[in-house]
Amino acid sequence: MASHLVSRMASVHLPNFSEVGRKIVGAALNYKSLAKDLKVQHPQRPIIFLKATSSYIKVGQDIEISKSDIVNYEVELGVIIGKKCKKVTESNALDYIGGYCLALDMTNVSILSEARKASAPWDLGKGFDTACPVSKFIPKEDIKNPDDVKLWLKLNGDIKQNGNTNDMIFSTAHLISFVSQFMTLEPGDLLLTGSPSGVGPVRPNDVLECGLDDLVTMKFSVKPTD
Ligand SMILES: CC(=O)CC(=O)C(=O)O
Ligand SMILES: [Mg+2]
Repeated sequence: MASHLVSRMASVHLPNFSEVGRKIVGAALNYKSLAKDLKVQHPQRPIIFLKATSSYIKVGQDIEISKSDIVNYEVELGVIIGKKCKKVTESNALDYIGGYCLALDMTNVSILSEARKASAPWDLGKGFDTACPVSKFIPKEDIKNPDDVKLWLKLNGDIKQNGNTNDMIFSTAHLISFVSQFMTLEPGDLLLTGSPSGVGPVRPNDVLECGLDDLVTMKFSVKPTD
């Protein structure tokens, strides 16, 4: 990866994710514990969706929801791509990581459930404004193994999610390799690796706090749009 990109990404927060990155790519139902909660079978291959980059928010901004919608929190490890990545093998895939972040894959379940029933796209359920809160950039060297990091989430102080990426169905390397067979991943793209068990709804004025190992914590408030 070009050294200027490393220093740009390491020294700043959100704005550079969207300046440099072109995509937010999400993996769905990638945790054994969540599949068990939802009583669904493990997917045969990764289920991938795109989230609009206009959905990024950083600490200090609020998650905005309509009072009439059910919107779920999902705490996730975010992988930030460091260099152009096209049709890479699983064994080489981790070389394309530029760093990490902690992310919330906020999901409008009201819209997503309708879309799933109608076999329609997930875009509005996943990509609405404020649907992708992210932490500061975490340098690649700080995470020795992305398939073994703890992540947790509290809702109004109560622990709701307490997982480890070692519970993922498809490894980080598998996800990067898989996506890269179809779409080129580019520097600054964000890959959301899925959420462990315990996802659930937020209400206006709730506070979400989450963390990744001892590397980062972040807090976001939920505000009504209506
Ligand atoms: C249906 C979902 O929201 C799945 C998802 O994003 C996940 O992380 O699992
Ligand atoms: Mg998710």
